[in-house]
Amino acid sequence: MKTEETSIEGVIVHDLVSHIDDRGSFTEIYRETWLTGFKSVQWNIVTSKEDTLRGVHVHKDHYDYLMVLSGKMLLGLHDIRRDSPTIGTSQFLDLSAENRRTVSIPPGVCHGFYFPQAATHLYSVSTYFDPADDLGCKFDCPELNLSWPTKDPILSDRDRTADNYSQMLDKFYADANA
Ligand SMILES: Cc1cn([C@H]2C[C@H](O)[C@@H](COP(=O)(O)OP(=O)(O)O[C@H]3O[C@H](C)C(=O)[C@H](O)[C@H]3O)O2)c(=O)[nH]c1=O
Repeated sequence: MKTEETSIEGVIVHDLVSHIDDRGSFTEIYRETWLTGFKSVQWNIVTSKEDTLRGVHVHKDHYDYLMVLSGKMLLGLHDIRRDSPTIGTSQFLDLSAENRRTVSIPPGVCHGFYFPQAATHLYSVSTYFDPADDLGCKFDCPELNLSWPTKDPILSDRDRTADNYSQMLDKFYADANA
């Protein structure tokens, strides 16, 4: 299993190792020791139709740890952490069943998932589901500096009516500014 840094501090990519034999394959997908700083407390499976975009979301308190089981995902990332050396940095990562890699996303790194083809992804979180820790902004906010390959994807009502970038920042830093 190879671990590599990305352009955004704390976003870690793990290339998984699949053991192939005559029956099929065996791949370890998670070890607590792999992930510095957090452990998974809840796992989710998500299926998405082609041209779906989930996000852009950001969390104050929890990490996301994800991998694609089938299909393809374009993962868009953007750092809004004031104390990060990579604040303001954006990056796209391609995830697919073929490239067998996982990504851990720390609090304060915005993320959006675009599916150019139907996909299933598996992801875990470091704290239990809490809608109050689910901030975000419209996927096409120019401040994200993420040029998605779609202008009109399938969105949830929540994502379609999401905040703008400055509203997201205000909410993200509300406690810090209090
Ligand atoms: C996250 C979550 C959602 N739900 C229910 C709530 C909704 O009825 C439905 C879909 O949830 P949502 O629209 O929030 O799913 P996504 O748009 O894929 O977003 C989720 O996945 C990305 C990674 C995010 O960053 C968000 O934090 C997370 O909400 O599942 C649950 O029952 N438990 C959960 O833990």
